[in-house]
Amino acid sequence: MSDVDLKGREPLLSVRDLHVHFNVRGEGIFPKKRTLKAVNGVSFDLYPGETLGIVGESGCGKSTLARALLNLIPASAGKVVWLGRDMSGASGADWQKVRRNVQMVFQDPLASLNPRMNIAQIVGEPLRTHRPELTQAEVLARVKAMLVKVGMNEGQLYRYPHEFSGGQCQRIGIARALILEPKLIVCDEPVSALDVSIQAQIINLLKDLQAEMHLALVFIAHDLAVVKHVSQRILVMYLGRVMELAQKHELYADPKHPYTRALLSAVPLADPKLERGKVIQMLTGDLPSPIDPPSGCVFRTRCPHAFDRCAAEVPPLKPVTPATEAACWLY
Ligand SMILES: Nc1ncnc2c1ncn2[C@@H]1O[C@H](COP(=O)(O)OP(=O)(O)OP(=O)(O)O)[C@@H](O)[C@H]1O
Repeated sequence: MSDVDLKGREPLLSVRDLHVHFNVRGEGIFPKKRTLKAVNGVSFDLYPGETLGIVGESGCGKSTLARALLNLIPASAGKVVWLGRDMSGASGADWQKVRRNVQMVFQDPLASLNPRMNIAQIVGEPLRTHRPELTQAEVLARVKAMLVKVGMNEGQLYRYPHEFSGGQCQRIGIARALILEPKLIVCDEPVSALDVSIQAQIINLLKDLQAEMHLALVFIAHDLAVVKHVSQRILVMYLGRVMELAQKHELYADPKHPYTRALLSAVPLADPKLERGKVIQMLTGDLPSPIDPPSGCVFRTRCPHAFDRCAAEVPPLKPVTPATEAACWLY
């Protein structure tokens, strides 16, 4: 889907200045309560059928953001708007309606499946919760069709999660997420726990299902190599903030934010000539503590281009080209 396709369409999801803060204990003998800003003012739109990759180092707030979109973790401030409906103050029943259209796929495929349920029960459970009018035979027929869609077979219906490999468990998790024919699935590092060869199979499966079922997809990963194949736009997070939000082709060809450039340096290029000529911009130093983040731009302590203004003021996320927004005082 190009930029042009997105213009004038109503977003499926709008996120505005979203904050998720946790109260945590500080360090020392008499630790005081401190605030950890896991998500710190995130805004973006997601359109029907679109795929958005979310990347950033471990601990930068990706999973917290994903869970806050579904109110699995309550937001501290800001707005989540689903299909034009502002969910501020929404009841549990209102969120239940949203969750019928939005499902999650989790990182650890085996741990996310109930070991005491067989595959037919696991995949059929969302139908029993959200579609009580369906008969048992109808549920079973849908479960069988969905299992075939994700590359499993009917003979596996009454087996249990521990009898399957990690890749097969993730296929079952995807079947469970898709059984209600949602508008969006949020995949939180769905391939991180899998072997590299299996990762490609699961990514291709998600791509095929996304096209076939006109799904929107949020795909969370640590690195830019994984999200490249599934995303149309990419959101780069660092210490709870959005550093860059860009169309995929522009982000890989000409990343704007120094943090994105550093992340991209770690991705091997297919062309050996390009790989040899690549300027490696390594990330120096550790990720600062999210309890005590740097003032101004949170990336400045590891940024090779930082200057005075970066310590004094937080750079807003703003358009730097028609296809890219970046939060950086270099622009
Ligand atoms: N329930 C919680 N209570 C306190 N702090 C939390 C809680 N959940 C997450 N955090 C902290 O919030 C920050 C963001 O965590 P989060 O899991 O969202 O990051 P992430 O980018 O998804 O990391 P990973 O890739 O390792 O899953 C981290 O510093 C984490 O320790």
